[in-house]
This record gives sequence, C-alpha cells and structure tokens, in this order.
Amino acid sequence: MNFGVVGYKGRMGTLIVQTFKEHKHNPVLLVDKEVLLEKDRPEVIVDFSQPEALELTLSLCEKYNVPLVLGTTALAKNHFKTLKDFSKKQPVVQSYNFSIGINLIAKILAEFSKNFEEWDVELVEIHHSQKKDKPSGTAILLEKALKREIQKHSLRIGGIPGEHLVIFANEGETITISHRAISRKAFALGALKAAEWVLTRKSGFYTFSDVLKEE
Ligand SMILES: NC(=O)C1=CN([C@@H]2O[C@H](COP(=O)(O)OP(=O)(O)OC[C@H]3O[C@@H](n4cnc5c(N)ncnc54)[C@H](O)[C@@H]3O)[C@@H](O)[C@H]2O)C=CC1
Ligand SMILES: O=C(O)C1=N[C@H](C(=O)O)C[C@H](O)C1
Repeated sequence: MNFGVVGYKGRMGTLIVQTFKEHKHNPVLLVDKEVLLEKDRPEVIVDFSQPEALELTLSLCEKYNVPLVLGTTALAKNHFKTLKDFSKKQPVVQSYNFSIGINLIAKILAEFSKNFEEWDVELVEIHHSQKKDKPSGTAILLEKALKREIQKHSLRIGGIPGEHLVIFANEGETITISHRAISRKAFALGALKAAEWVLTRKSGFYTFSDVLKEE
C-alpha cells in the first residue's frame, strides 16, 4: 500500500516508516512541523504526532479521500467530535495504545470490573523523560475499561518506552496487572495491522480492539 505519516520525524513516526517499509509498503506522504512531502496519493494516513496536527491530518485525509490510523494522545473532547464527524465519510482507527498486550489487559479489566468493585485501585505509568503528556493515554484507556475513576501516578524518567501497573488492594491481598513495552516496535506493528485492516472497512469510528477482534 501507499501510505502517509504525520509526525514522520518523531520516535514513533521514524519507526512506523521503517516497519511499514519492511512489510513492502511505500511512504508517499511525509508530514512533520513545517514539512509536507507529497510524492503520490496515499491509501491510508497514519498520525503519531501532537493534537495540534489533527486539523492538517484530517484535511489531507479529505483531500485524498482516505482512512486514518491515529495514535496521538492527549486528545480533547473537540478532537473526538471532529474525528467522529470525519468517520461518517471515511473509517478511522483511534487508539491510545496499539500494543496487543495493553488491549488484552483492557479486555480483562472490562470483563472483571464488577469483581473489583470493592477493591481499592491505583495506576502507575512510567515513560521516557521526553514524553509531553500526563497521564498517559493508556492510563485513560485502562480507566475507561474498568468503568471507574482511578488515581493515576506518572513517572517520567530515562528512555522507558512505556510501562503501566494497575494495582488493586483490599484489607488482606493485592493484585497487580502490569504491562511493559520493551520496544516501540510493539506499537508500530499494531499501527501496521490497523492500517492494513482499515483498508478493508467502510466508514466508521473504530479502536484497535475492533482490529484485534477480527483476527
Ligand atoms: N497510541 C500508541 O500506541 C502510541 C502513541 N504515542 C503517541 O504518539 C505521539 C508521538 O509520540 P513520539 O513519536 O514519542 O513523539 P515525538 O515528539 O518523538 O514525535 C512527534 C513528531 O510529531 C511532530 N509534530 C508535532 N507537532 C506537529 C504538527 N503540528 N504538525 C506536524 N507534525 C508535528 C514533531 O515535530 C515530531 O517529529 C504522542 O502523542 C505519543 O503519546 C506514542 C507511542 C505509542
Ligand atoms: O508517548 C509515548 O511514548 C507513549 N504514549 C502512549 C500513551 O500515552 O499511553 C502509549 C505508550 O505508552 C507510549
């Protein structure tokens, strides 16, 4: 497929271009701050950048009439509204975490949310010191899965690609559900799976769990 990447100079953008190329896909549209390289028409656009880029990203999706895979975090309500409006025309896959492991944990939390009602719960998320937002998008995703408010603690140290711990405790015991991304490749491969999948879809707003459901 011919693909486009917004944020192509970043940690994730660089790896997405590399990973997609390894799977024989061609980067034809590369976008970053003050850079727009248009070689050909993309069939899908992948955005791992900053929320401020979303307007430009959606205008490019409109221009080429193509779907979007969106990994950018720290989106506000108005961004979701714009995305949902756009998804009436073209499919959108949005996820704050494109790893298989986190999406499995979200499924477990959703399934057992009732069993944990009487337990205390807090979440610790640990990321590299360059990360701009806190709490992480994944912390928000996991809170939504559990269907209750979670106290969140954010650490920004070193080069850690991403670690999340959901800690439950009652008077006599604790349960910790944890996930560590040991490489950003996990997210890049997830974005690739989503990009290949979204080409087979009609319009609609999807998450990465929808992509994984159909495997
Ligand atoms: N959903 C997921 O699985 C994952 C999501 N992320 C998210 O992806 C985003 C990018 O993360 P990193 O690559 O680590 O950050 P980064 O800072 O290394 O890269 C971001 C890139 O976007 C560019 N950018 C910023 N504003 C822009 C704009 N207005 N227009 C065009 N380009 C713009 C920057 O110049 C930079 O090259 C963050 O929101 C992060 O939280 C990161 C990893 C996994
Ligand atoms: O910025 C990152 O690096 C990451 N961002 C996502 C998040 O905010 O949850 C996903 C992953 O944890 C890495």
